[in-house]
Amino acid sequence: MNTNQVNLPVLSIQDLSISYGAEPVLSNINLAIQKADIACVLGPSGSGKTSLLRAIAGFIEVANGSIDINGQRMSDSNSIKPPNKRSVGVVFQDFALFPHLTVQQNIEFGLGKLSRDDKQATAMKYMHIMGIAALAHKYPADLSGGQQQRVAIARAVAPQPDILLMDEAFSSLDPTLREQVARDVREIIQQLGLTAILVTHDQQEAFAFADKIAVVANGFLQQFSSAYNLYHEPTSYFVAKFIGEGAFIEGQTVERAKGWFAKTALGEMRLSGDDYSHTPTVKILLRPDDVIHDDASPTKAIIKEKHFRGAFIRYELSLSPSNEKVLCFAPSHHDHSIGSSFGIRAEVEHVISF
Ligand SMILES: Nc1ncnc2c1ncn2[C@@H]1O[C@H](COP(=O)(O)OP(=O)(O)OP(=O)(O)O)[C@@H](O)[C@H]1O
Repeated sequence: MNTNQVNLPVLSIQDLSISYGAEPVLSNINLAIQKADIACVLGPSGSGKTSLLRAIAGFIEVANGSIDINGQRMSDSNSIKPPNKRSVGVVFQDFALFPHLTVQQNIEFGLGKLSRDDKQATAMKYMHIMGIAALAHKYPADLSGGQQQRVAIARAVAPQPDILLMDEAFSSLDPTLREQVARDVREIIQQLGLTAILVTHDQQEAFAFADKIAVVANGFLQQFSSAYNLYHEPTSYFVAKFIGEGAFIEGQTVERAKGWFAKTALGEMRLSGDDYSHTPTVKILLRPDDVIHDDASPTKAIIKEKHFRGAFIRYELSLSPSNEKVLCFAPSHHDHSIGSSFGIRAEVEHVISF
């Protein structure tokens, strides 16, 4: 085996465009998923996440570019291999279990080529892994949403596909359970050494589930990176706004002996780039934890909204005189009323600006 084969991504998407008729949905998508990667496609409603998943699974054609699985061409603008000829397991949003088959029969269904005994043994193995062995002879209608989801995952992974694709697979679950279930399923996927891609619009779910997240919006792949990098090193204004909480304030760029700074309503901040001579103003991202409640600070901000969150209060503040909005998490014993003001200062380790 040569080095190229070792490093070959399980999924390679090149210059991919998807359209419905003349309507483009996604353009110029490039994405490589390595073996045992657990990835997410995250984006707002209508951004094309499901379309991307459907193209990978072979349910829809691609307008341009290509999709390869383990180096084999699956789709390009001239050809498409059908879903059953590509090694993918799909978990649909509504789970799509066969209502007239028991749990065990649902799982055995995809194991076409195996003998009857091997089918049974394989179904049993995955029912045990997913913790649903006791439900083997029940029908889908008699299961809770969480149990149905486990059956759907067992059915998708039992044929040992190269890639497990999950479309909003947690969204029908109770919101309080969702993150925990996402973490549990992640653990099983890791133990099985599977390569998985989850489509979701829910950031917390994406953070709990994936090592790397592909943010899609406005027809393009905006960034493909870890949750940490998307939050701390967003490469576009969209990702900075979309991931986590934050607000933007304006800064006037100015060159000092130590480099470029931005003059803002919260003082001067050191910019990370080398040259702003053609950029008179920048938008600076302030996360709520960049804005510190400090009674001694001469900079006061007016409280517009407050939300009690237990250990802390999330304040929405208005700066004077610019009226710019910033967010601040203050310990909840600092309980101030809407309309009053308190002192704040910015403590930004690494300034993100656009
Ligand atoms: N079969 C179809 N025919 C025509 N247009 C479609 C079809 N399926 C989706 N679209 C359109 O393509 C765009 C992307 O849809 P898609 O379902 O991929 O987005 P999504 O990000 O998964 O959205 P959501 O989070 O709301 O499910 C939308 O504007 C949608 O209306």
